[in-house]
Amino acid sequence: MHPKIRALLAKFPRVELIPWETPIQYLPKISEMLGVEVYVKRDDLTGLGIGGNKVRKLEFLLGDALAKGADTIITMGAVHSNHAFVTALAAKKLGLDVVLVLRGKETIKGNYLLDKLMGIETRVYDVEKTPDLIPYAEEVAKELEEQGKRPYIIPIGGASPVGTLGYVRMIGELSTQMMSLGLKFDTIVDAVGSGGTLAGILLGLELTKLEVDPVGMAVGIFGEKMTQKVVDLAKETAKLLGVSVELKEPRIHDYSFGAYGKIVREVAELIRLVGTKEGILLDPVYTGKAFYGLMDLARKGELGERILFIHTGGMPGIFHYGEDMLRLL
Ligand SMILES: Cc1ncc(COP(=O)(O)O)c(CNC2(C(=O)O)CC2)c1O
Repeated sequence: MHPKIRALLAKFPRVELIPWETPIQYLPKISEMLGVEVYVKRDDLTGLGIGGNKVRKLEFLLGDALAKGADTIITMGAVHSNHAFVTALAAKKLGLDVVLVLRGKETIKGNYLLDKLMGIETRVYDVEKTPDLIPYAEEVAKELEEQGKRPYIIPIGGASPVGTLGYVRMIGELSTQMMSLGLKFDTIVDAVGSGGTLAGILLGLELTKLEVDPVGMAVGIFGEKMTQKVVDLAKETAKLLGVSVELKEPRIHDYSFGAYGKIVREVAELIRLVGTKEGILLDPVYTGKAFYGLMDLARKGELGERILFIHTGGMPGIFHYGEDMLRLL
């Protein structure tokens, strides 16, 4: 762990949910296809339940909740939300109650099947976008307070300054891995949903002075709005850490294929390609689209000679949208 990152994070309560460093894996066949070196940081293997990037954020978010004496966790997402399920599982593991405030069709598949299997309380609302769930989550919190409970609301995707500390810490872990492996990356690529992961990467790179270009592949909202959201979140997190930083704007490219959650043939084909070539499973909502963007831009020479992909998890999405993908292949 980078000493400066360790020192900066020491004062924040953190629950250890990830008992190891996630490995960095070289992809020989994909690298050969692209003519550049492609590595993957296996944050799909963060180890709690379905793993993924959210577990890093939850170490600090649930640490904060416990420090504040909370007894019930509330969070939001689509019914297929990786964030919602892994938050609920972590909360249960810590002996906390949890209520998931979700949107979409209650199809018992993927993460929603896991929510039900684990007996997690879910409230599903018919709203258009996940942020439309915020007033409902606040209502649930109020209802719980009236019952004498102490609720703690985790924002969508854990995208708050406290949650973002999780990916500042990841860069601290990565920097020492790069040193011991003698590896220097030109770019670091991740899937952008709520923007919290990229914000943590951006701030972590600045704090460690690692000369690596952060590149986000947006799977939903993109453009100026998302870039500004990521930079603002990184700045708020820097303020939380009590550091002043100069942040360069991250490059964020649109690989939503037109809409968040839209299942497309190109990504289904890419999931099959990476799965059969490298034995690594990507998902159709996040990592499959992000990796498609990585291959697309690498072919155009826009990502440098050595690229690190952050595999942020999302496996249940394969089972939620499996039939849709098969129909396209
Ligand atoms: C597998 C996977 N990969 C990347 C991301 C994007 O991370 P950020 O939200 O930090 O940008 C998610 C998010 N998912 C959200 C969810 O509700 O699951 C927060 C949107 C993800 O699940």
